[in-house]
Order: sequence, then structure tokens, then C-alpha cells
Amino acid sequence: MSTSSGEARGVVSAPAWDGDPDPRVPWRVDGLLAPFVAAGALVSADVHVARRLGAIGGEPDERVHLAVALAVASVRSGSVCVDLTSAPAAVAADLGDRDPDVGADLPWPALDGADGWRAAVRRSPLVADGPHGPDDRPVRLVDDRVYLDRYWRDELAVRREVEARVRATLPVDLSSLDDVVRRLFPDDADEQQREAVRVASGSLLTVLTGGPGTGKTTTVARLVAALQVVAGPDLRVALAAPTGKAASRLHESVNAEVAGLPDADRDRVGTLAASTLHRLLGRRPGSSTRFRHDRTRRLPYDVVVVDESSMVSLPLMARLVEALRPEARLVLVGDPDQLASVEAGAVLGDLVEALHGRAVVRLTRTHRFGHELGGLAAAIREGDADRTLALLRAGGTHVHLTETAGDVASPHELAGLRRDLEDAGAALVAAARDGDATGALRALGRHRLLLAHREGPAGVAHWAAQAEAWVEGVTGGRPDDGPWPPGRPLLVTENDATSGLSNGDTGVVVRDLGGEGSDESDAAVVVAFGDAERPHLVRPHRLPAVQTVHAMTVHRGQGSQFTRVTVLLPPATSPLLTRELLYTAVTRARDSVHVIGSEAAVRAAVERPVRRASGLRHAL
Ligand SMILES: Nc1ncnc2c1ncn2[C@@H]1O[C@H](COP(=O)(O)OP(=O)(O)OP(=O)(O)O)[C@@H](O)[C@H]1O
Repeated sequence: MSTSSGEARGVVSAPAWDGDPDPRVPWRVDGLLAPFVAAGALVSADVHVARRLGAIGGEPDERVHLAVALAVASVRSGSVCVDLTSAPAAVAADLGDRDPDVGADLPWPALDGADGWRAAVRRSPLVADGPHGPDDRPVRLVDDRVYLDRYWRDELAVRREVEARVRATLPVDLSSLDDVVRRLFPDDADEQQREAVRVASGSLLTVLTGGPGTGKTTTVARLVAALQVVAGPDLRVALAAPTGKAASRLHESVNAEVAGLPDADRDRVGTLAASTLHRLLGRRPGSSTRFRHDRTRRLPYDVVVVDESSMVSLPLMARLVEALRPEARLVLVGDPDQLASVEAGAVLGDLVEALHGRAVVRLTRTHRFGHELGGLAAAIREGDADRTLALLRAGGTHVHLTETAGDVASPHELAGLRRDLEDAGAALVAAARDGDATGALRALGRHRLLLAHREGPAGVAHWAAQAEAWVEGVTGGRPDDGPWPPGRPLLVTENDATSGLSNGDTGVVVRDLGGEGSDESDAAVVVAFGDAERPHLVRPHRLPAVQTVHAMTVHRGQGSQFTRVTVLLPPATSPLLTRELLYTAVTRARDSVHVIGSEAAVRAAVERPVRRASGLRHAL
């Protein structure tokens, strides 16, 4: 494939390439887009995609290339599109968070007028103009939002399905609904949970939101029981979550709740199986965007419940709603204040905003933390930096702040973290060496270090190594430990049907006192995963890809909770430091949280909500 370097207006000098260019390779870009690359608003790969589309589609106007490159960049950073009206302010704000001088005076084209930026984009042969524009163009312009067309189509699919589902009302026998609601939630204080059941009974879409410990999972179990009475019997129910880890947690907690239901309800519900969304939809080998179940081959369920739906990307949500039977009920459960999906879209948050309360039930009564943690989470969620800092500084049994003087914590400032890591590590190694899988799994859930970055001085790679060194300092390696030292905490990084492990599962190497390994390298050790009471034991040679997990990113921690969490904040200038990141990190703690960072970093996080551009939140 040739590059665009030979064209009249082609200004990218680069070698030939056969696929996606590596965004880390510096490409020389000149012309209108150069200052955008220099400022960090675009990477050269964005420019390259835009210029190639321009070359193929016969569009020489650099302003159109800019719009397309920004659309590509926006997907990379989690947005679904770029809004031409707000792009200058959004880019300046993003760049200015890091350096106030950068991004303020980029050469933005004038938007309005017959020869303005908007008009140039609208009449471009690359661009379909409006929702009814031609469907063979790579880019679409709708209300000043520029989309790569496939994201527009995904957004449209979700919007249409949601609109249809919200409009439909299902006939319900109100007196039997009232009976079952009162039986399942006898306490008047549980009115919000009752309301969730009423909404799910009467409509095809229910959005159930709430912070951690507000009873979402509990409600799911009872809601299914209620639906079996008012819309059943024998409804086929699927439970799903975006990650394997979240799916197994959902499976455990819903079935535990079902076990406590009155006999008749429990029998009606039976055992519910939870799987990942990918598995529910049916993976197709070699494709991550198409599934076995789609519009032509719908999912055979009457009720589909998706937990942790804040983590579901727009493309995956589109595939799900397309695959639902039109009469199936969809229940989306999650916390829209948490980090959104790694891929593009913030569907749950957008829907909550767009639906204006229709089909949405928010649970606000916390059952789990009756202490400082709940107040801290609320202050962060509400964007109140002063209150967040005051609560952190006041501290208490459950909240602790180590306020660092600079961007990087000094050894003195790290003393508390070191102690936590050493204590948890020592307990882990002691139980593992004793062959006590239950004790080791409990120790594994005792403390977790969460970070924003994967790489760099504030990243997981550095801190995992540091933590390991500290732990080894107190536990000492043993000559007979072999390649799988007992007490090593592991994170699974791929899904694996053979071992039953999913990407995100964590486990610990434990001495197998009674057993024999199948070869020398894993003789006499097993790796314990899952529920501490009923550990799932896997021989090392059967493990899928794993890594040592003394520390993990907040993203990785999403969907899990730990007794104690330490959040080590990056410098205030880190683009990853957002309100959602801090909220998600703090709410991973079941009992106590320790935040390490500067005042500037705490303020930056709380005051910087993620801005993901999308049309979904305006659309309904
Ligand atoms: N109506 C209720 N009355 C008393 N306890 C409740 C009620 N609803 C939930 N709980 C309890 O509150 C705790 C948290 O509930 P649950 O796990 O359902 O919350 P959640 O919102 O799903 O939390 P997370 O998002 O952290 O998983 C559980 O111990 C549950 O038994």
C-alpha cells in the first residue's frame, strides 16, 4: 500500500505501511494539522488515517482532514464522536490541564459561514450529512458532531432500541405485583428497590443505578423472582456482565440471594447462570465485533440482566440490543459515576441523562458502609473538591490521607503503604506455605494497591516490582520455592475455558501439601482462585496467561472490592486523573481507604469529570 506522501497536498512523510501505523512512531506532519500534533491533541496516526481517507475519497481540504483526525482521536480517548462546536474548548481544557500554555492558541478553522469549517465538512465527499445522509460514507455529520460512520450506526442502533423499549408498556396484574413486591421487600424503607421491581414488571427497559452497597445485586435476584410471578412462569433469564470477573461475582451474589428467598420464589427462579456479554452473544472465532446472536438470530431469553453496565462500550451495547428479541425485557444495572468502558462510549451515563427518569431507578440507601467512606464517595461524585479534601484530611477509622509535598511520594510518605503491603504479603505467604488456600485467598483480598497508570514512575509495573521487593524483604525467598513461589499473587490476563478462568481473576500460589505436581516445575503447588470458602484450584501448567499482581490499575479493580485499598495518585498533570477514576478507586474499598497524593492531585481528580462526546445523551 502506498502512502499519501506523493500527493499534491499530502504532507505526511512516512514509509509504506500495511495496517494501522504505530502511534508511537513519530511521523512528520506539516500544514494545518501540524500544530495539533505538536500540542498533543492528535497523534500522527490520527492524521494519517484522515489523510488516507482524504486521498481515497478525493477530499483535499485540510479542515476536513482535521475534523476526521479529531474523530479518530476522540474514539481513542473514549468518545464516540467529536463536536465541532465544543472541540476547541474541550481540547484546550484537556491540554491545559497538563500545561496551561499548550492548546490555547491552536489554529482552529472558523466554524460558521458559507465557507466555514462546518460547511466544508458538510459538503465533503467523505461525509454523510445528517441522519438521512448516504450510508456509504466513512464519516457522518449530525448536529455538528463528526462520527466515524460505524460509531454513528452503533449509536443509532442503541437509540432506536431504547426508544422502542421505553415506549412499550406491558400489561401487569397490579394486585399480584403489589403482593409479590411486599413479600419480597416487606420493609417500607426499601421503597426504591420495590420501585425497581415495579418498573421492570411494566416495561421492556429498566436502568437500575446506585453506588456500591446500595443493594443492586440483591434487587436483581428479587426482581427475577417477582417477574416469574407477574410475567412468568418459566421465563428464560440470562445474567451477564462485561468481564469474566464481574460475571462470576454476579453469579455468586445473585445465587446466594436467591438461596435466601421464600421456598416458592426460590423454586420458581431456580439457579441463574451468569456469563460474560461476549459469551452470551456467542463469540465468533477471529472476530471481536460480530457475534453468533444478532438481528437474524436473536438471543432466546425473556429477560436479560446486565450488571456493571457502566463498563459496556457503545459497540458492545449495540450488538446486545440488536440481538434481543423485541419482547424481551432488558435490565441494565450499574453505577454511572464509575469509570466508563475502556472502549468508546459511556452508554449507561448517557442513558441515565437522556431518559430523564423514565425507566430509571436510582438506589441511594447504602447498606454496606455506614461510615466515612460513603461520605467521601459522595463528595467525590458530586465534584466537591473542598469537601473531599476536608474528609480525607479529617480521616478516621476508614479513611486516611497521606498528603505528599510533591508529585512523587518520599520514602517517609510511603511508610504506611509499605507496612500495608508487607503485612498483607506476609499473611499471604504464611498461609500459602502452610497450604491453606482459604487463608491465602482471604489474605489476597485484604489489601490492594490501585494506580492510574500502567507504565512509568506512577504505574503498575514499577509499583508491583517495588511491592514484591518489600514483601520478599519480610518473608524471604526459600531455596526450594521453585518458579512458583507460594504466596505469589497472580492476575489472569486472558479468558480460558479449559481452566474456567477469566481475564481479571486473581489467585495465589499455594503449597499443595497432599498432592503431586504433574511435572517438576509445578510439583507440589497449586494456584487458588475464587471464593475463599470454596477455592478453585488450578495446577500452574494449566494456567492461561498470568502476571504477578501486587498492584493493579483502577480499571482492573473495577468490579472487585477489597477490605483495604491504597490509592496512589499520579501527579496532578496526569491526563488519567479524573473524578471517575478517584470515585471508582475509593469505592473498591469495603472497609478502609488510604489515599496517597498531593492536594493538587486530589483537586485535579475531583474537578475533572470525564467528558466523553456522544449524541446518545441528547437523543431521546
Ligand atoms: N433491602 C435490603 N435490606 C437489608 N439489606 C440489604 C437490602 N438490600 C441489600 N442489602 C444488603 O446490602 C449489601 C449490599 O447489597 P448488594 O450487594 O446487593 O449491593 P450492590 O449495590 O450490588 O453492591 P456492589 O455494587 O458493591 O456489588 C448486601 O449485604 C445485601 O445483603
